[in-house]
Amino acid sequence: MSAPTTGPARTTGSGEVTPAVRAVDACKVYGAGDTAVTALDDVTLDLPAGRFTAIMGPSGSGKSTLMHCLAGLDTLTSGRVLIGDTDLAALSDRERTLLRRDRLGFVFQSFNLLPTLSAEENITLPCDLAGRRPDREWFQTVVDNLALGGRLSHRPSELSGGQQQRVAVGRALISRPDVVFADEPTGALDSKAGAELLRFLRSVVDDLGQTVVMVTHDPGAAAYADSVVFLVDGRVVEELEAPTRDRVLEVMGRLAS
Ligand SMILES: Nc1ncnc2c1ncn2[C@@H]1O[C@H](COP(=O)(O)OP(=O)(O)OP(=O)(O)O)[C@@H](O)[C@H]1O
Repeated sequence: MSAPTTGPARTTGSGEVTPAVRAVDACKVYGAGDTAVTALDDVTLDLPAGRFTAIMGPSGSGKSTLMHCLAGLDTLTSGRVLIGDTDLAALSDRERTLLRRDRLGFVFQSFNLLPTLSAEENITLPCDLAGRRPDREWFQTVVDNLALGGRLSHRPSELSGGQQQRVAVGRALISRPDVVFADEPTGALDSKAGAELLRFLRSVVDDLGQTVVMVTHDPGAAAYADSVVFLVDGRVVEELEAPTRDRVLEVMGRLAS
C-alpha cells in the first residue's frame, strides 16, 4: 500500500520536521469572574506528523477542550495553535472552516453518520460538500483498509457499531487530512469492535502515513498509540513514549495519588 503523496511530513528551513499540530502557551478559560474555569493552563505541545498520539487524563482535566482547540472547533483564550505552519488565530472564521474541511478529519464517539446515506455516500460526503470528486484511487485504498467487504451500499442502521465507526474513520480520511482527531472513538463499541477499530487506526498511521490524535480513558486503547500525553487540571504533566497498558496504568496511578 502506498503512502499518501500529499501529507503532513514537511520540513522547516533547518531540516527539522514540522509538527503536524502545535500548541504554544495555550490557555482556555470558560466563563469569567467567580465562575471562571481554567480548562487549559499554559499548554505547550508538539504532535509529530505521521504518528499516533493519545491524550489521557482524569475527567475534567481538559482533554476535550484541548482536542477541540487543536482542531479549530473552539478558540483559545490566549496562546496559539498551529496546524503545520498555519496559525489558527490568523485565519478568519471562513478560512478556519475551510482549513477544518480540507486539512482535518474528525471521528466522534457517536459516529455521527447520516442515516439516509449508504456507507459509501457517508465516506465521500466531505468531498461532495466541498464540490470535489473523491480521488478514486485513494477512496479504494481507504475502503480496502476499512475491511467493510460488500457493505458499502448498506445504510448505517444495517451495519454493526464497529463497522459504523470504521465508516466514520473512512469519512475522516477521504480528504487526506493532515491530522485525524478522534474523541473517544471506541467509547460506544464493545471490546472486540473497539480493538478492531484501534488496529485500524494503527494501520492508518503505519501504512498510510496519517497523523492521528485520540482522546481516550482506556489504558488499553492508549497502548496502541506511539505516545501518550497526560493532562491534569489543564496542564501537560507527563508524556510517555512507546506506551504499554501497564505503563499507562502505572502513570495514571501515580498521577491520581
Ligand atoms: N462550555 C463550558 N463552560 C464552562 N466550563 C466548561 C465548559 N466545557 C468544559 N468546561 C470545564 O472545563 C474543564 C475541562 O473540561 P473538558 O471537557 O475539556 O475535560 P475532559 O478531560 O475532556 O473531561 P471528561 O473526561 O469528563 O470528558 C472542566 O472543569 C469542565 O467542567
